[in-house]
Amino acid sequence: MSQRLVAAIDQGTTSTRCMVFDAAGTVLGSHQREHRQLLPRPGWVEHDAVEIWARVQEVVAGGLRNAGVDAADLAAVGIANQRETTVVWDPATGRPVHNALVWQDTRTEPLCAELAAGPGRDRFARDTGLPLASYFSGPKIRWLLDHVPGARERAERGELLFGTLDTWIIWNLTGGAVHVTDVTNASRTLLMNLRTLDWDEGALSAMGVPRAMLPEIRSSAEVYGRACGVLEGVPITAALGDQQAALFGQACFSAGEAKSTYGTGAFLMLNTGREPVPSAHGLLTTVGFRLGGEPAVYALEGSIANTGSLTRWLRDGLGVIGGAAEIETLARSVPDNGGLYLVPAFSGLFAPHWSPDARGILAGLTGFARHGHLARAVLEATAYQTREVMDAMALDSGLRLESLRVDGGMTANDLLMQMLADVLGVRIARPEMTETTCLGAAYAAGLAAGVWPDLDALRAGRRHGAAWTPEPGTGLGARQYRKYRKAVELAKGWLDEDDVIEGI
Ligand SMILES: Nc1ncnc2c1ncn2[C@@H]1O[C@H](COP(=O)(O)OP(=O)(O)O)[C@@H](O)[C@H]1O
Ligand SMILES: O=P(O)(O)OC[C@H](O)CO
Repeated sequence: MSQRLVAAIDQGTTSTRCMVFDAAGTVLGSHQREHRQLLPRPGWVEHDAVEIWARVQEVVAGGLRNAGVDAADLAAVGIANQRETTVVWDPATGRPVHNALVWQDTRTEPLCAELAAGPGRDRFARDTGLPLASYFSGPKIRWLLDHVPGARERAERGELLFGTLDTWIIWNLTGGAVHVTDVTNASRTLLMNLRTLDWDEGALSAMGVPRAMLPEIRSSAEVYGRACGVLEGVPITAALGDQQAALFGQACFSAGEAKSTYGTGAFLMLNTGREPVPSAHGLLTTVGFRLGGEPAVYALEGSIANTGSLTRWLRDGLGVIGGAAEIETLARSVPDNGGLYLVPAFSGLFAPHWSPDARGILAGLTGFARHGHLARAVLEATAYQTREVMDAMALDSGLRLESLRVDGGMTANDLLMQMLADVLGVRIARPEMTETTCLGAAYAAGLAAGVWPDLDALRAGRRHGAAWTPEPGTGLGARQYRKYRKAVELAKGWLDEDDVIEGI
């Protein structure tokens, strides 16, 4: 076997997968494993980083086995990862000092509110492109330093390291030799300056995070080091936050190209080119990718916290469905939502509202409501939330999208695809290969390793799958969107101050 194969590891919120690609972008083999969601209190979400590292090794071994190849056949490996989720560990033992705090975790809301009331409040939006919200890594690091005994002193002495999942995986893959992050992951910490692409001293001191524990920020596609163990000798040549990896995998290389990924949450991202575009309408300014020494490419993002997680909630929380695919059958068992509107503010509302004090609401309940209506309300909530961020994007960028490229686990749902077309009023395009997160990590890794010569070669390899266009008269029009927006207003401000302190 020639060394033209590339492996990608996608470490997501609910599962980790590995895929092996050939130079035509065809998947030769893959493997996937879920990990535990630890929910110690309402609003708190944790992962065991040691368990995740074990899953990474298992899926890599399984992916290679299913592809019928060895590590020696790989030209490179690339990593895509759930962003913001925060690990702090002791490099002497390789053990985390606490479970990882997951991006959905809301425990740092009081801290964010305190910082937002302080003198440095505007610096974060101006310098990092992000609102002060519990979503991002900075407040999570601060929480760990404040709550794990002795952690702050040890971090200041450089005896503890911080990383998002890219950093944790690269550190482990290299046997503890390499402590780096990529610029897309660093852009989600509230600690990186968007223009210098380095840690921002002002943000660090306002957040109370010592620089000694932070990884070096590198580009998204370059050689970080060589792996040992399960990927013995393979160069690690890409790391991207999973949403940026999907942007790359959808070949949104030029300004004006956009994608929306539907997994646990949904993330609409628009490539805005070589200048960061500040948002006045509740979006994030973030780094899309940076290839080696080339200038960074920026993006505007609308992050939605809960979409696919609602399907999971119907399955695991309520027992309404037995498997994710059943939500479509259940939703199709009724002609419409029966007047039900679900605002899934399980972690407050992210873009474009950034309302930490909102909580979920099921509005319009009558005795007529059945499980089928709930299934529809869940799917429609994904479409309405996308509409909110798409409208904000048009205001911020002056650009009206005519077509949206979609991907992620939830796009297997054809009914949802039609709902998106109807609610957004645009063409929805699903590629043949919907695992674009893995594909993007593989593209970036393969570019750095010379498997593909340039972006044009990647663009030419894109394979179209299916498309949906708006169908008038489906009952998903202006009136339904207005009702959803009305329900959003009811969900806001639900938490009282003492609830926030209790972390509910
Ligand atoms: N047919 C479906 N309809 C609706 N939701 C689905 C469907 N299939 C999977 N999902 C949801 O999509 C998510 C899985 O997508 P994935 O892209 O693997 O997510 P992540 O990367 O966030 O772990 C799960 O939350 C699951 O509940
Ligand atoms: O792992 P996913 O696909 O749920 O994506 C999570 C995002 O990166 C959070 O910002």
